[in-house]
This record gives sequence, C-alpha cells and structure tokens, in this order.
Amino acid sequence: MKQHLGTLLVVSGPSGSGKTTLCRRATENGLCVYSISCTTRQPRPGEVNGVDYHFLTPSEFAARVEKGDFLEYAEVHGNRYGTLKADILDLLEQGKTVVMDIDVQGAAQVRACREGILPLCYADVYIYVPQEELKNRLCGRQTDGDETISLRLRNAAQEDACLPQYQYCLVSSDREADYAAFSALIKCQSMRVGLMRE
Ligand SMILES: Nc1nc2c(ncn2[C@@H]2O[C@H](COP(=O)(O)OP(=O)(O)O)[C@@H](O)[C@H]2O)c(=O)[nH]1
Ligand SMILES: Nc1ncnc2c1ncn2[C@@H]1O[C@H](COP(=O)(O)OP(=O)(O)O)[C@@H](O)[C@H]1O
Repeated sequence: MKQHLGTLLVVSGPSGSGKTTLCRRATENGLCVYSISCTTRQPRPGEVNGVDYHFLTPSEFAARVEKGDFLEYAEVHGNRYGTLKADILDLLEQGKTVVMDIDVQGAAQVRACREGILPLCYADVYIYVPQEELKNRLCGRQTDGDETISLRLRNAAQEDACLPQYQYCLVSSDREADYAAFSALIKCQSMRVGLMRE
C-alpha cells in the first residue's frame, strides 16, 4: 500500500466570505486539520486563545518574526497575522490535509515557498462573494463595529483582484452548497497521484 502526503490547502477571500465557517465545519467533520494562526487583533466575543487564534501582543509577534518562527506573515486590516512553521510539515508528512485561512499576501508567500515538500502539497482556493452580500454577512455576524466593517469592505476589492493567482474559485451561494463544494475539493486534493509515495 502506498502512503500519501497530505495537502496544504490555502483558503482566502474577503472578510465575510465564509472562510472560517467552511474551515471549521470541515475540521469538525474530520476532513482536515485547521492551522491556528497568530494575530495581534483583539479577540472577538466567544473567540478562544489557542483555538480560534493564538492572540499575541505586538511585541510578542515581533519577537516571533525575529526568531524566524513564521512560514508566512502579513498585515491585514491594520493587524498582524502569521502562520507558525512548526507542525505543518509534520502533519503533511503524516498525510493530513491542513487548511490555512490566510489573506492574499500570505497565500502569495506560501505559494512562492520552495521548502521541502511544500510545493508538492500546495493547493489554494479563493472564496468569491459579491460586495452587497458581503455587507449583509458582515453586518449579520454582529462581531464588528461600523468602522471595522467599512475597512473590511473597502479591502475586499483589492483582495478580489488577486483571484486569478488561485487554482480554484468557489463562488459562494448558500451554506450547504458551499460546504459541498469545499468538502469535495478537499477530497479531490487527497487523491492526487503526485502525493503518493512508495
Ligand atoms: N497572512 C495571513 N493572514 C491571515 C492569517 N490568519 C488570518 N488571516 C487573514 O486575516 C484576515 C482577517 O481575519 P479575521 O481578523 O479573523 O477577520 P475576518 O476575515 O473578518 O473573519 C482574513 O483575510 C484572514 O484570512 C495568517 O496566519 N496569515
Ligand atoms: N454561504 C453562506 N451564506 C450566508 N451566510 C454565510 C455563509 N457562509 C457564512 N455565512 C455567515 O457569514 C458571516 C461571515 O462568515 P465567516 O465564516 O465568519 O467569514 P470569514 O471567516 O470569511 O470572515 C457569518 O455570520 C456566517 O455565519
């Protein structure tokens, strides 16, 4: 029986596109492991340190940049976000699918990374949602104030401009259709012949 390497699936899209919803549901259903990012932003009500994010102070974040701990990092909507290198390569060697909910700048860094098995395992998907629907979702989420929502909506157009850099685009519709497409993508990736090893 051949062994499989895992897939590193990068998921990007504007704020409110449903990235967290999709990644969490797929993780809960055992399809993948969620890569928990570090951030300097304040936790939202209900977010748990070490589960949703590793919440760091700006100086703690800067120290980890200095130590070279991040696979990628970027400033997004005025806060810093980054993915720790530790664990990801091990999980891929074990054949796990790792999903990373990261912005377009972080995705560009991981896509360009030539380290070890990363280029082989890499796949990415952009979640596209029309602006009016994004606004409805961000207001409906009730986690952010008006200013935070406006900033995220203003940044959405710039993020959408990066769509052609991605391998896959999921045009969002309802929750069930989105999840069906997302889980199918995860399953297809895990069948890639290029990931089989003797
Ligand atoms: N580059 C990078 N972006 C991240 C990381 N974690 C989250 N992000 C992105 O940061 C943005 C803001 O995320 P968040 O604060 O959770 O707000 P939300 O998008 O409104 O739910 C999103 O585009 C995320 O994809 C990371 O580790 N690295
Ligand atoms: N397909 C969908 N249709 C309608 N609402 C959705 C859909 N997917 C997610 N939502 C809702 O939209 C809001 C933003 O989703 P979230 O997963 O937090 O987005 P992101 O992580 O991309 O910022 C949440 O309130 C979520 O419940």
